[in-house]
Amino acid sequence: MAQPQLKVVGSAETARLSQKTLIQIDGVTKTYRTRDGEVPSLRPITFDVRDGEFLVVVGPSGCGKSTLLKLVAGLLPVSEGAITIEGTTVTEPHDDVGIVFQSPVLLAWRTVLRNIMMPVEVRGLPRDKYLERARALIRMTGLEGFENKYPWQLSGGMQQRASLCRALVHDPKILLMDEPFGALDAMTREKMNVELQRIQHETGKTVLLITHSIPEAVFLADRVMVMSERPGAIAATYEVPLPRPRSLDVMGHPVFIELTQRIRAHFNAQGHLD
Ligand SMILES: Nc1ncnc2c1ncn2[C@@H]1O[C@H](COP(=O)(O)OP(=O)(O)OP(=O)(O)O)[C@@H](O)[C@H]1O
Repeated sequence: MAQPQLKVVGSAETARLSQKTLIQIDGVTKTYRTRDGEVPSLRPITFDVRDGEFLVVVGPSGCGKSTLLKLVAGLLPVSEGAITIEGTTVTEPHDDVGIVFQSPVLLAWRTVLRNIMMPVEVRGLPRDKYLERARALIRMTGLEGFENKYPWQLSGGMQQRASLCRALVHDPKILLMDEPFGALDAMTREKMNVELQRIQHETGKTVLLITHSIPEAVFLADRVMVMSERPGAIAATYEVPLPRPRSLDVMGHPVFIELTQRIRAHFNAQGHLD
């Protein structure tokens, strides 16, 4: 499909992005080997993520989005090709990566603060220094006053904010998010999108996020990468030339509407997104 002929409505945000490549995905494939045979999951995929960029991946169910994220996180080995972060090949979980999954996976017997501090404990980092950082993140995500509560005393949105704090506490450059708001109700999800945009702006993190929601993708992204059905490949990549900060009103903007329609057209051609 041709790139959209979209008018650039603001260039300030484009200027914010460093041209430096942070993550390089070069000819990466993934085939799972199971007892029932091989499951090709990703066809050769090549793309870069720039330092400070917010890149969102959408694609039909089972096309390999989570697989791609796990490969970048170093949680799975690639079958072919290479992934590098700042020029270093990813072969194991990388310290400069924080991950947020769809389910908050907080430990029920630990308080919010102690859940957030887990990456610090696991890495043996200086507790006092990072405690200050954890408290700053708690303030930034609006969890102040809930530090000593247990996860089950929090709403779903608050639990996901706590897992965002946990992913950021060791100050990684890269934040990987796999359907982080998929389990939340529509209104909480929209609120979390606005908050995530603000937090990314304040922290300058490079974000690679997966979603099934096309409006969420366009709202959050500097670029949206559309994947095709399994074994997944890149069907198209769209720049989102909407200025930031974006409010939810941006969803009525002609550029927003045109982009969501163009992305949706890929799925109408392929079948369903969800
Ligand atoms: N551990 C595994 N062993 C074998 N096959 C797997 C494994 N994990 C994933 N797959 C297969 O690889 C393909 C891609 O899975 P993946 O979870 O990456 O897709 P996805 O795009 O994230 O899907 P969804 O949007 O439904 O979460 C699927 O066909 C899945 O069945």
